[in-house]
Amino acid sequence: MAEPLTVVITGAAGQIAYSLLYSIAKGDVFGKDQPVILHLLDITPMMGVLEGVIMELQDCSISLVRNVIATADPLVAFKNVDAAFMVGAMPRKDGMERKDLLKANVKIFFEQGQAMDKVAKKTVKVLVVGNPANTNACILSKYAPSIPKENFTCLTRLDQNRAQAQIAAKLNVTADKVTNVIIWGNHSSTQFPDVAHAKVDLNGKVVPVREAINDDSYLKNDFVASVQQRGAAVIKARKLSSAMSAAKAAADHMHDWFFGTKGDNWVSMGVISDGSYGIQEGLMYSYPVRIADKKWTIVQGLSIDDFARGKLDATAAELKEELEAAIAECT
Ligand SMILES: NC(=O)C1=CN([C@@H]2O[C@H](COP(=O)(O)OP(=O)(O)OC[C@H]3O[C@@H](n4cnc5c(N)ncnc54)[C@H](O)[C@@H]3O)[C@@H](O)[C@H]2O)C=CC1
Ligand SMILES: O=C([O-])CC(=O)C(=O)O
Repeated sequence: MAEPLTVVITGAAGQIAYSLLYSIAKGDVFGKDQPVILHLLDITPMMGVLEGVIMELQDCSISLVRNVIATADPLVAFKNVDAAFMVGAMPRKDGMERKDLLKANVKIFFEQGQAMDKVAKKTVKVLVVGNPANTNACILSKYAPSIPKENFTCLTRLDQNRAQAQIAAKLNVTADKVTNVIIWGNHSSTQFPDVAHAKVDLNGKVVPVREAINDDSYLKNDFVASVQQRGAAVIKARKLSSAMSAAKAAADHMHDWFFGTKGDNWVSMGVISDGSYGIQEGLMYSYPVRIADKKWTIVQGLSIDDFARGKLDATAAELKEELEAAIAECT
């Protein structure tokens, strides 16, 4: 059996971690033969709750989990980690936008970046989930300069999964039949869920989603709005933000980073912009990526029409503003 991977989950006593830990523990993320050592970080007042979560993990009786370290000290949590799920942050409430969390949450990533810089492996693969996820990931990377920028990503896979599921429901197929939906930009209500290059397998025949749906007005309006607003709709209904689906998406993201994408397929991830598609360099922007040998590359050469161009630029403009506000909080 392989050497254990050391994996940190921050916000480990919270609701996303409650689902995510089980997924990691049973091998959904790093493989069914891959043992893991779990580092669980939360704040001091949550250590009692975290103890209960660890009891439950133990009671799952899963042999892949070789050790669990619970701590409120980031220097202990990030020590020698191979992978980091950065979940620990305040969730939004009904009526808030995710960027309203910036003031409360960005300092967490400012401080944890510095700790990560000191003690994490330089090869660590980092996924930021805590909102506003793109901007928090940018700040984390900025304050962990000894770790390559390519190692920092943020979660937009939940938006991708939502978009895929909505298209699948409309076409009366299962979600796995829909591929290459793209989420561009910010994990916020300005994100652009784009099916211009998406495909669907209808009874063994692969056709463009646009052709199968045959309703551009729906794809440009109701579909886009409903993916953009799905997080808010869950909060309205559940009085808590998405957790099970967020954990599933975080698991999907890290799984694909470790195991790669298949064939022509791509997935969406928030990654550091290199200027692709005219987006300002240095923003943490969600792009379609292909992954091989544990490295992502932005899919190039996709056609962008005027409608899409406006959407790509609007979400970039929001990210630029968020980043400026976040940097001001960190000085
Ligand atoms: N990117 C995405 O797709 C999604 C992001 N989220 C975001 O994920 C975050 C976590 O959500 P939930 O688990 O539902 O929240 P939660 O409130 O249930 O759990 C958050 C946990 O983080 C802990 N925490 C707070 N400050 C910390 C710090 N400095 N270090 C370590 N832990 C700390 C809290 O004590 C709590 O246990 C929120 O910001 C939420 O908005 C949620 C869903 C989807
Ligand atoms: O909506 C929220 O605040 C939580 C989240 O990011 C999502 O569900 O996409």
